[in-house]
Amino acid sequence: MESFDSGPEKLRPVLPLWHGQLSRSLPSTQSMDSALSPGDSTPSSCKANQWFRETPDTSPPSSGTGSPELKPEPSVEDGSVSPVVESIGSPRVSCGVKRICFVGAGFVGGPTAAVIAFHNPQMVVDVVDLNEQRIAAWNSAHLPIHEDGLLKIVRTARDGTVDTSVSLPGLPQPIELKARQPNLTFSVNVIEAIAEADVIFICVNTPTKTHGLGAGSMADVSAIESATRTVAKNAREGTIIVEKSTVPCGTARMIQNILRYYRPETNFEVLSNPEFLAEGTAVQNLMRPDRILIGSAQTLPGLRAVSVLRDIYAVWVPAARIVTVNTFSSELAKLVANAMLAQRISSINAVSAICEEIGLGADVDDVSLAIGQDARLGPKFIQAGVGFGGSCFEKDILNLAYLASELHLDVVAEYWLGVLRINEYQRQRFARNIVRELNGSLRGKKIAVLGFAFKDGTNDTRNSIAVHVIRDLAEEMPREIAIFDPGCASAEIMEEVQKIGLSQRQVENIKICSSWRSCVQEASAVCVLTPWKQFRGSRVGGSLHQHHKSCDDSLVRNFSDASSTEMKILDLEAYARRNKTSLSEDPLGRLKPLSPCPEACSYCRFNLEATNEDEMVDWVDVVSLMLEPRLVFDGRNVVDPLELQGLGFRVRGVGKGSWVC
Ligand SMILES: NC(=O)c1ccc[n+]([C@@H]2O[C@H](COP(=O)([O-])OP(=O)(O)OC[C@H]3O[C@@H](n4cnc5c(N)ncnc54)[C@H](O)[C@@H]3O)[C@@H](O)[C@H]2O)c1
Ligand SMILES: O=c1ccn([C@@H]2O[C@H](COP(=O)(O)OP(=O)(O)O[C@H]3O[C@H](CO)[C@@H](O)[C@H](O)[C@H]3O)[C@@H](O)[C@H]2O)c(=O)[nH]1
Repeated sequence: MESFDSGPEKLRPVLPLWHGQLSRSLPSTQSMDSALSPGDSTPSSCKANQWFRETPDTSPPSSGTGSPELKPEPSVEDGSVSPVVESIGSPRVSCGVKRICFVGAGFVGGPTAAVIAFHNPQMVVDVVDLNEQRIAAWNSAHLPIHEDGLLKIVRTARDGTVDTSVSLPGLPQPIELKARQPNLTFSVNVIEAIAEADVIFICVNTPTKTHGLGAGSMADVSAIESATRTVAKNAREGTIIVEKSTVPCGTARMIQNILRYYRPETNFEVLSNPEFLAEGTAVQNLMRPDRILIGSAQTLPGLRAVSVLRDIYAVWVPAARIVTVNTFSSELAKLVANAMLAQRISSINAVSAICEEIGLGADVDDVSLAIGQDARLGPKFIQAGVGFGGSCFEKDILNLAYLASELHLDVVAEYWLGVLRINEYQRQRFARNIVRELNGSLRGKKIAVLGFAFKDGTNDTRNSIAVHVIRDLAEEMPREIAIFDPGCASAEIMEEVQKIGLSQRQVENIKICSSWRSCVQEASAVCVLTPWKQFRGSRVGGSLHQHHKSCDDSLVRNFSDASSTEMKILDLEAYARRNKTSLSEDPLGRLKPLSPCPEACSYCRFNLEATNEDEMVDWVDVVSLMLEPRLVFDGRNVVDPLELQGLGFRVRGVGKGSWVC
């Protein structure tokens, strides 16, 4: 494994120090680039990488004005269109790129690399990380990230597939699918992978700084710096560097500066290509993104690099969804997207407080329903709850507010910080309500917490709201806080609990349960903190497969062996499922069997011990397990309060006014 030295001091940090130059009037990227590389209109990279010579300069300067208009399309969810329809037709073959490297095998790097490799079988995608354990998991049957559909995508690209002859009802003849060679690797060979790559995606973590200048608000870009130095020392001339991580505005320029310091004679184009996937729906978001945003220098080499990256995505993403802008706009747009999504949640949560206090029966879910019908507002991200968690929203709002305050825009910074203040207020209010309703004291009482992940569908526990609520409850010294989450391993939960800063005694009173039954047993109150469908008490929700329900069967019948792409094969799989030949994840039998785990595999052991993760909470059983008066604090408004009331619970949802009891 490689170790990274610390780079030239004078190069860092680019942020926030550059703000002095940029504040008030940001120069155009055009002028910045010419200032950085005078007369560099034909970079040396053109000589090194084939596609630079061969790609015609057809890229529009910025899709802000020049690209096809993004028209609202019928959605797959409403069943009016099949994603496959878009993919039929001659697939675009990516220009010349043979090898891609992803630096950082985390929540973004791993799934994004897997989906790119899945759709581009002619390219090799190497994913590298410093974390050996994480890499070992990516190479095993137990991926480090739990996302619906991810294992199948990874297995297809990482392990390859077998020759398959597919006979399906309604098809005139069998379809022969050729075996696919493996084209996705996971390793700690950072230097080798970087040295061989034509395109490098930097997907390392950018948390909020915890010490020094800007602690608590500024983004820590040291992992980006470190990865860039390794790239600078080892990448081939002309390699395109793609900034995938969420970063402060100006980071692409910092990357460019580091590259120029180490390789003054070499041109590397740096693109911004922020990721918008949400955890829990990562595969769905990557397979059918709302948009792919690419920011570049508005120079000829910059636009040529855009064209290369665009072609990697264009294999499965419709052209109108690939948006190109300048680098700074792209970096800023990522922060603004998250800030505005979070702002919607805080807005509805502020309304939920009014609903609870007004005492007239106003219900925040009714308000959401009513305002969501307004096409200008839309129904998404107005679900009131105990607040937003996760590794992104808070950090990115802090990042945006920090930028504003560095630019002396204090009122703007305050505006965005207000979104975080409401979020904190909401979760504190929730914890306070629990204590109040239990007569102001939790001593001697057991509190059951259902849900620990920051949202459903993921095992990510970073900055989960549950952590904050549990800390507030632990302050009251309850007899026990029992936690159950159907998606998280106990070790993952405990690791996060250890970070809250509780005393040894408080930690001892926290128990991680492997079933909801043991969690609620003898509890005085149950709090629902993650909206897992299992907590609703009835079978609802869908899976990735359902998105292919409405595909056009005639397209399948005209399937040609020769032109099969993964998108078309997905269609064929959907057809097979619909015709009930097989309901499995691999209905055509293309996947190779997984290698067996070693006997001591801790994941296999955990799965044996754990409850069936899809098991629904049976609220009828909960009645007999809990202590009276059976309080349920629903922080995600997932249970049906009237149904539970009928069973003998007292239910308090968010923004629901008084008790349902
Ligand atoms: N998690 C999300 O849903 C999400 C979505 C969109 C964007 N983002 C952004 O993407 C970036 C990555 O997020 P994440 O959630 O994947 O983080 P993560 O912590 O899960 O993964 C980052 C990985 O990078 C590795 N790493 C750090 N420095 C390295 C180096 N020098 N060389 C090789 N590997 C290195 C770490 O070991 C880690 O495995 C962040 O900027 C984040 O804000 C995250
Ligand atoms: O109406 C809503 C929607 C979400 N949430 C909560 O908000 C948090 C974040 O949810 P979500 O945005 O779905 O998940 P993330 O994985 O954090 O995704 C966000 O952050 C990513 C990282 O930058 C971006 O890529 C995504 O586009 C952006 O949605 C979770 O705690 C949710 O429970 C609500 O309380 N109410």
